[in-house]
Amino acid sequence: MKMLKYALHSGGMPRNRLLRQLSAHIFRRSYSSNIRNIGILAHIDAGKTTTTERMLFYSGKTRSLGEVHRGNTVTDYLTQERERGITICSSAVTFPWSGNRINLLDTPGHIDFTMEVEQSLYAVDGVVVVLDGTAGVEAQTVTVWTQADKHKLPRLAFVNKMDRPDADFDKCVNDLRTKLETQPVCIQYPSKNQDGLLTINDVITLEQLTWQPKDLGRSYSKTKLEPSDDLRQLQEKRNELIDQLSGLDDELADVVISTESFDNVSNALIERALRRATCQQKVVPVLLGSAYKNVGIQRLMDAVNTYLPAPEERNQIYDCFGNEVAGKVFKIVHDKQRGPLTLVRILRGEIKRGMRLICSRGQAEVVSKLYEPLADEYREVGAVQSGDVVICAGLKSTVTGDLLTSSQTALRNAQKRLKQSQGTVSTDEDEELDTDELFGIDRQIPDAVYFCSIEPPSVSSQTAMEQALRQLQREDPSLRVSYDSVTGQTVLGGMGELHMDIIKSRILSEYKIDVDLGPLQIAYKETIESPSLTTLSVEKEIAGSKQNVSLTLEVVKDQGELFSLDKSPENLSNLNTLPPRTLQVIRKGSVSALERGPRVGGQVVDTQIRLHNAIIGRGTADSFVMATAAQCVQKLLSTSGTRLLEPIMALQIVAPSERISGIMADLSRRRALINDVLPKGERNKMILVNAPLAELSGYSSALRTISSGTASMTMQPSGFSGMNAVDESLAERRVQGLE
Ligand SMILES: Nc1nc2c(ncn2[C@@H]2O[C@H](COP(=O)(O)OP(=O)(O)OP(=O)(O)O)[C@@H](O)[C@H]2O)c(=O)[nH]1
Repeated sequence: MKMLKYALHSGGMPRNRLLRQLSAHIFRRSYSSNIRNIGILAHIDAGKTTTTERMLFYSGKTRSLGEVHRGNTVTDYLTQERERGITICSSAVTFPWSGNRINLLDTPGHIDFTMEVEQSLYAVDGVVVVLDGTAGVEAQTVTVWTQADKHKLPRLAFVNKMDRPDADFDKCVNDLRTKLETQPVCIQYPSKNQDGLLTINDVITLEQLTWQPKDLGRSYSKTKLEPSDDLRQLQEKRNELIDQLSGLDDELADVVISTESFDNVSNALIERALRRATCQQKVVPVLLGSAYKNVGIQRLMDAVNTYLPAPEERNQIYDCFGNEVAGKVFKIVHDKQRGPLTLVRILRGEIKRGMRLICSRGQAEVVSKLYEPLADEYREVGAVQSGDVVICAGLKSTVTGDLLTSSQTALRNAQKRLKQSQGTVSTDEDEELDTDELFGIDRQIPDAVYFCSIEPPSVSSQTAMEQALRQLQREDPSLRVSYDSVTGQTVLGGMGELHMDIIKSRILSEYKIDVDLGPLQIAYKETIESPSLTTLSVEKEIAGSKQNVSLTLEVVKDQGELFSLDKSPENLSNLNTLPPRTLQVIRKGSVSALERGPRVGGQVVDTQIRLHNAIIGRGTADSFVMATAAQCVQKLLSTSGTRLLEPIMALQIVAPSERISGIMADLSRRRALINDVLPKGERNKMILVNAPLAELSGYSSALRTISSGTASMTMQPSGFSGMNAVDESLAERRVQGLE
């Protein structure tokens, strides 16, 4: 530090470079209490990316303002995102603000990418929810809000697009109260200056804040309001705010009671009380502005510092790791020069370059390099401490959602300590299950609900395509890749049309392979109706050697193991003679046949294969045994027949009470099962309903029409369910392309 100071006067190094080094030096030494890890969440197009772009600009991290419509934003850095103007991957950016370091994750707003949002929420301590001031709380706002609830994350709400004449701040605040059942606390109100431009009235300081359009909103002025109606109204709002908070905060309540007035409450005291109430998720401070017109962003960043928690105030569960490393992998990205990069939130300990880490599934990995996150720019660092977010290079088998630890022993010890601290005694097996859940390592990857075939442009690019798909799968565990041995095609499974389309475009832009996708189809599953047993004997001569297999297999309804042995007395002696390796081969062959059911090629589920008897001739090749086992199961399935299971979506629809009957009538035409209709706030009702995915194509626009835009909806996969014979044959015709 001393040396840098001296050099500033020495004239030896360009002054700008020196200043940059100096600030980087101070910046790097930030402590956990000076860090804010936040997620930015919203419905599609509410303005997350534009808001993030402004934050980077005002913090000095970027020198020019990126715009979504010009395709030059920092966080939407993938070519795909730039072309389509939407955020696909949640990318991390880090910037300094008023002595703190903010690590911000920009997340995708589209429903197909819910899984990505879910993963990034493990990495943050607080959330900024951006609302479109002209639309209020929208469908995906409800979804992300529910996800943030699940992770118990403190929140700020930012009402964006307040420059637009149709923006309605009060409606947005009301939506927060009624649609999200939260307690909003408005710390700002919109107003206009004499030129008709958006300004902000600050409820706590009673100032009017005015941004200067000339310097791209870099500076803003604060003016104390003159005695006027505006001031009186603002003072009333300040009193209401104190009143609201004093019901939640003892320190504030004591001051109000002892002085018998709201006037003696200092701004600092209000801020402290609001911070506590926000961190305990009792209230949500509401701010406003216009990211596009550069109004209000600095105050939003101030609010992140003031009201959202530092890392050390959260995740106490990880204290059981002591000084050992615990890090949550929340994203993997592929960089052409650096290969796969793993984004990790360090929960405990310190990650250093060259360090050996163990991922949740037991593999050891070495961190070859560490980078500070700034979307697609990388700045190398040597070590990063608990509370921060870092990009690791060199991790080869880690996947999104893994927990990285210093060693297996460290993880086991932490699990034991956690158990002890919770005062529970249990068997080892239980112990692992429970703590896995607490550490968030029991990832629930949603089943694919759509699938389509994927073909490389030529046979020679098949391997490259498979490699690209493997990499994309590590980044996005909700992408399923399988091989269909009947059609010889590679099959992609995923969450929706956009999901598949993005994969195709990424393979083209990042791996330069122009793949073809087949038509998108619903991912039906199949299941058997009743048990059935058969014996298949096959004899063949291959290259002069006699191959001879006879297998007796049974399929039974079972949701547990895929394969079992029939240990009844008449079969036991035969099964005991089979070497473990042969059993493995039979298991592999027969289980592989469950991948593709006879009816529509869907995965066969809730079905167990039971081996009764096996006679294998001397010299018979493993591959022959495997093929016979698969053939035997196929024969069983096609003779006994299967029933179809279709993907079901769980919907939550919130609408004004008078719209409910129209919505329900439409739902009943969609084979929906209404689970409940609950009151929601004073005027609204919430319908909880399960409906087949096949009936929901274009549903969000249909709902908009039926409710004249007053309803909001969330939708997520909710398992599979049986169908009646008529719907089954309709589904079969659809799969065959006849409907
Ligand atoms: N009038 C107005 N337009 C805005 C404002 N903020 C963003 N927009 C515009 O709204 C559109 C969507 O903005 P984005 O920042 O891409 O929204 P997003 O939430 O990141 O969208 P996704 O990444 O697709 O989820 C763009 O055309 C922006 O220019 C604002 O404050 N006022």
